Amino acid sequence: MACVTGQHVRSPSSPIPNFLGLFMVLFYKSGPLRRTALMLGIAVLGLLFAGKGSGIGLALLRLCCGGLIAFRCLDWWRARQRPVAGCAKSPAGGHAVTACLPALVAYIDANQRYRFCNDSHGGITDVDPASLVGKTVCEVFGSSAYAVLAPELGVALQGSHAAFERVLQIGARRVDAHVEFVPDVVGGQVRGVYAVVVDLSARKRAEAQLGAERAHLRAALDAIADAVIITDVDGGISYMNPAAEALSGWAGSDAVGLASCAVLNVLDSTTRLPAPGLRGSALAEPPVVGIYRNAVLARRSGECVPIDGTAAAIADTMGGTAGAVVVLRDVTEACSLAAELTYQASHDALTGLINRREFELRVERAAAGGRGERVRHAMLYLDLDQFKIVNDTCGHVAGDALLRQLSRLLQASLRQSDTLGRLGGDEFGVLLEYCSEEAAVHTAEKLRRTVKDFNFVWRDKFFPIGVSIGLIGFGGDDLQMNDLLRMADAACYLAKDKGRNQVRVFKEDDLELMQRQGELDWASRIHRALSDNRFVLYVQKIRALGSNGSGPDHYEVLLRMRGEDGSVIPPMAFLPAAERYGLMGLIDRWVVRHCFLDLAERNPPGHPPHDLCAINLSGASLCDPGMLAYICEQFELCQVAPQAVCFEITETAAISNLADANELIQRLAAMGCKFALDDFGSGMSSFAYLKHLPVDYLKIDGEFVKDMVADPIDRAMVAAINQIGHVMGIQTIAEFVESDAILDALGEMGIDCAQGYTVQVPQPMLARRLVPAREVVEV
Ligand SMILES: Nc1nc2c(ncn2[C@@H]2O[C@H](COP(=O)(O)OP(=O)(O)OP(=O)(O)O)[C@@H](O)[C@H]2O)c(=O)[nH]1
Repeated sequence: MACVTGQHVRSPSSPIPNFLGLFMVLFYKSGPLRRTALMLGIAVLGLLFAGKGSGIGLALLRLCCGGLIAFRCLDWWRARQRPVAGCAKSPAGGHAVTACLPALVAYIDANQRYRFCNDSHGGITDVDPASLVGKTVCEVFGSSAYAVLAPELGVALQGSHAAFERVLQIGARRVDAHVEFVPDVVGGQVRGVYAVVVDLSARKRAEAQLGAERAHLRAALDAIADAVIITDVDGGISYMNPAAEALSGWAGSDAVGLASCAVLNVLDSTTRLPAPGLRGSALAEPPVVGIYRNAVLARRSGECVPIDGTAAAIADTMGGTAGAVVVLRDVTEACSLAAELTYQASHDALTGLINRREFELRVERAAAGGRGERVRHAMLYLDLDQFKIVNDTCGHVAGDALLRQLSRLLQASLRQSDTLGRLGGDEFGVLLEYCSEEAAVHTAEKLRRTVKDFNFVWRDKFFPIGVSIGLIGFGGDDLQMNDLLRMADAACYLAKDKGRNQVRVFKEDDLELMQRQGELDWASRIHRALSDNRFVLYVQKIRALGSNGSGPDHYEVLLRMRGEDGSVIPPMAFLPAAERYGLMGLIDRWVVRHCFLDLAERNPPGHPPHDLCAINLSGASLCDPGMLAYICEQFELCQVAPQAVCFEITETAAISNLADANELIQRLAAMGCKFALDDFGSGMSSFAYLKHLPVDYLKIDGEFVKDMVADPIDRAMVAAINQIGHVMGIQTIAEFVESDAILDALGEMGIDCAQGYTVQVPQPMLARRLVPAREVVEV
């Protein structure tokens, strides 16, 4: 650029001084081949003339030598000057150097006129570069941009280098420009200015966008609830958001520049040792990736805050590490919530004692711990006596108050190491670890007395309270928690059964306990049989005697259970347990549903039924408020005529639940169902009750029937029941008819129907259908 004076670059002048030089230059330009040929020609001529002694020959030889020397010099000089000269000589070559530059490169003379401008002119002006030379800066850039450039241009024309960034308004465009004016000083005179203008608009836009993104990021980091700390590659804090300041207690301005380990004092919440991953200068040792759980942050004040957190390395563009970002969260609330939930999951809300789940866990732990050793533990199962009375007389609030007060009393009577839990309702459990059976009996007696001596007063009422306690000692054996609870419960049940307010110790050989255990087993077997659909129905014909033989096919449905091994289990094996554990409602529903399905198959709707199916209903079902609705629903679903069904209820059940029984009988009888009073004569046998029970059949208890041929008293009983039934318009059915002699005697007596082995041995109900157990489980 030093020789730029206008549009073109000037060549320096040739050093060859004389005409011979000019002559040589002409040959020089003719090319190396011709040059060599000419020189050879001159040399040959020179030699020829010299041979003849002519002075021309010598001159020619001298010319040849001088030419060769001159050509060598020219070659050397041209080789040195070629790039500059090549560029300078051609206008296209001169522009080529700067043509592609993404900038305006120009020479401006002292009059502020353009003498040169590169072809691209960086896209900065709208003027064609070809027409630009000779124009003034103001003409090229316009007055607005010129007003910005003029002062700096003036400075440059004064001989000072001017470099600046400005926004230039060029036509309709705003150009962010970096401008440099370099004065061209020759001999102390400023001849012009070399100008470079670079359009920074795209870069500025990118910077602005980056700046905006940074601002957003900063705003997000500022607003975020988590503490964010950024460190440099050496582990020094370079940024903390406000949450980090609040969490750590450090002001960002104090912390920035400090080592991260000096500010982020993260400790293991249990050991209070530096948390793994943040120990020492870990953040300065990339790659750092860590998750912090169960940790606390020691704040600047020394106070510890439970935290969760992560740390991760920040990668730089070269694949190295630029620093680390640590995100911490204050989990104080979550920790206390978790502690609260853990407490709630293991404690009873009413009394504050541990709940059944937690109690069972502790028993399990004690049982497992002592296995194979000689240590002994004991467990007590406490059930308050007649607690219901408090609820029924004073309401549940009073009952709750009693449970709370008693819990405190019981707790106060136990050792620190003993565990008292509320197992549910009015039942409590006590685990006495490392306690012999004798000592446990002593403790149980103490608890019993404590409860007995407790006077619960609610408003003006006083309630004496008692407790029945079952006790089992364990340890060193293979008993599981479930076995222990079941055994202690069985012992407690017997304590209640034997008069309440007493302690009963579980003994393996206790017959009464074994019976209770058996019932418990049956209860779970019944549940399983119901869900596996393992109940089966048998039928036994009830034959009409005398002239009553043309009625419907009358039969009683009998229930059996099929064992897991396929054996048929008689009802007396499982019905007592079913009654005791409140399972009769479920069983009765199962029977009703299956009988109705069978009846529906055998008796097409729209025809008079040719069956009269007798179904037993338990005492529990008589007072079950949902039973009537269930039966009605099944009539509807199975499309069975109510006239095809006779419900049998035992005399004892009916009389014990007279009002409920009456209600059920009235409602179903109104639909067309028939009713039979079963086992009549075995229970209360008050004929007076019959007036209140509008039944269709009296079933004379088999105990009188089976011996009536031999026993005149039994015969008289059967006759009396038959007579009174007939007086009241009720048909009679004799059960247990096991011989033809009995059958004949019944016929003579005028009994209406007979049922027993002589008439028919019970047989499986034909064409019975199974329905999924879940359809009958709702009570
Ligand atoms: N107030 C109150 N009553 C409860 C609570 N949980 C269960 N119950 C009642 O406690 C009673 C426990 O029943 P039972 O143990 O059969 O009644 P009981 O009168 O103690 O009879 P026995 O144990 O045979 O002496 C039931 O009436 C339940 O409704 C409770 O949290 N608060």
